[in-house]
Amino acid sequence: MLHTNLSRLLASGGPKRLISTVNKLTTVEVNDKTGIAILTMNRPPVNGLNLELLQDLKSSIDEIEGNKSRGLILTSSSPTIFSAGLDILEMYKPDMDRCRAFWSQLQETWLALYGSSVPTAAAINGHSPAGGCLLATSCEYRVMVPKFTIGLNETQLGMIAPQWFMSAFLSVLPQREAERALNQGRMFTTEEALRVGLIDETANSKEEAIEKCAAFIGTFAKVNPLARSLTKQQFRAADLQQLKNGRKEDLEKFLFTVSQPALQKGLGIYLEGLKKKVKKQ
Ligand SMILES: CC/C=C\C/C=C\C/C=C\C/C=C/C(=O)SCCNC(=O)CCNC(=O)[C@H](O)C(C)(C)COP(=O)(O)OP(=O)(O)OC[C@H]1O[C@@H](n2cnc3c(N)ncnc32)[C@H](O)[C@@H]1OP(=O)(O)O
Repeated sequence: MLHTNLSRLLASGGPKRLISTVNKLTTVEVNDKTGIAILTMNRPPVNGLNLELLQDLKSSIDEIEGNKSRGLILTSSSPTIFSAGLDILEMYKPDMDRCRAFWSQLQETWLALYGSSVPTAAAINGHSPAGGCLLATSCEYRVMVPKFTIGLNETQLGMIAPQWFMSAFLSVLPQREAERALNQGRMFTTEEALRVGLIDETANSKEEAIEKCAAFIGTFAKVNPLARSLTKQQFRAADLQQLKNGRKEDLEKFLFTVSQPALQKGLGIYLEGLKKKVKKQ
């Protein structure tokens, strides 16, 4: 009951204090009463994860870790897109120095979100392909609004999702389901995602999704915070360590992959397809 009241208060727009608007592409709002922080991505039109959005996400996660928030809810300011995943323009005909900084920042941001000491939940209020799905599956709980899609579609772009994308996916889905979906590059509708367990709940609106995420975070109200966070970290330690140990190699593999002419050709065709779709409408 207490949890439900807390989450209602949060969703009803009860007393809210804007703790930070420092970052250009993210905002953090901490509810005074519940202590839960809402981290909103705001990079129109599709929250493409470019270097700057990844930097802002990391600094917002750090801020939430530092201000003793009771939990983190990740969402988007767009009414139809949670995140379109990695900004393909960071990988298409890239400046290699920037590309290096981009991938290193993606690693850094993922380590911070997946390894966050506070309870995390994603209010998925729009489409969530590839890197968007990575963000959602790195959280501990997912609530999604109907009529959108989520999944790791990398193979559809001729790419291979790195091992740590798979780790986050596998922390949510059974191996058989995850392997098949990754090989197919499958995008799940909200209803399909619920059926396989890729999301935990559905909600009819962003507000309801945030309310349900807050209710999840509320389930830890009576649990010792240190015991909870150390338990979470033990569960995730092997996945985190695997990337920490292999960061340099992972970066080099990525740089090698994006510098392949065949990949560049494929990305060019994919981008063209996205643009043609816009012109048709
Ligand atoms: C060890 C490692 C070794 C090797 C690994 C190597 C490589 C693997 C690396 C990384 C894995 C990749 C991860 C990714 O995240 S790749 C990105 C995948 N994302 C997608 O495929 C999504 C594509 N977008 C869409 O499907 C739709 O845009 C979407 C459903 C999200 C929204 O549809 P809507 O109709 O609302 O908008 P659009 O008109 O399609 O788009 C508006 C505008 O935005 C541009 N756009 C969309 N998505 C992206 C993107 N991901 N990056 C850049 N730009 C994007 C789109 O072209 C439109 O642009 P414009 O015409 O200029 O307005």
